[in-house]
Amino acid sequence: MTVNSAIALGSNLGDSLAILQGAIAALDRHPNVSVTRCSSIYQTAPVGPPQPDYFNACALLATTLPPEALLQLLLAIEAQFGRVRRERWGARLLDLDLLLVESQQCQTSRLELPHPRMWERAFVMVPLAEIAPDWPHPATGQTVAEICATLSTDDIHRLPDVCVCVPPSSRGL
Ligand SMILES: Nc1ncnc2c1ncn2[C@@H]1O[C@H](COP(=O)(O)OP(=O)(O)OP(=O)(O)O)[C@@H](O)[C@H]1O
Ligand SMILES: Nc1nc2c(c(=O)[nH]1)N=C(CO)CN2
Repeated sequence: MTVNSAIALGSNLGDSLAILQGAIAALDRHPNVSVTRCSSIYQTAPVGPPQPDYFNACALLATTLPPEALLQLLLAIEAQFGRVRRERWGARLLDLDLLLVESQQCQTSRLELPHPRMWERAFVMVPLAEIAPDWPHPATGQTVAEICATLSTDDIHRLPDVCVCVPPSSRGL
């Protein structure tokens, strides 16, 4: 069965734009994953310890993978791009978070859905509202756009001329 999921991407070390684009291309190459929509890329002030600005984006996926397998794929792609886990919320080459899988809710030691901190993070909600404004919060029914409108977006700047999308030519279209 194919399900729709939303993911967040972030990078604040290395060639961040190339890393975000490479991560989306790697996901789209997986035989059980299709990238259906990508947001713009945003330059965002860091939340957490002092560190460089981030580049953030969100994408929608259609996949036949169960959520745990999709999370493992995201962690494998992070590792492929050289991510080393150091301090919590510290600088990183690539961070991939699984935000939403349809309206599923789960809380295990390995996976929480929806992602528990997504709703208060403008660096997640602004790109997500661009591509999935009507997606309802699985518990409250409030939409992504409604929740996003309650957040301060002062430190979130859309980059006008770049995106993370997989070019149609690389999909054989
Ligand atoms: N929805 C989820 N998406 C991504 N990771 C999750 C999720 N739920 C639980 N995890 C677990 O969280 C672990 C730590 O994730 P990570 O190191 O990316 O945290 P972080 O990015 O520093 O902080 P945050 O979780 O606040 O974004 C992962 O190994 C994963 O098992
Ligand atoms: N602006 C911004 N700040 C962050 C980010 C991020 O992606 N963007 N990720 C973090 C770790 O999850 C910690 N802080």
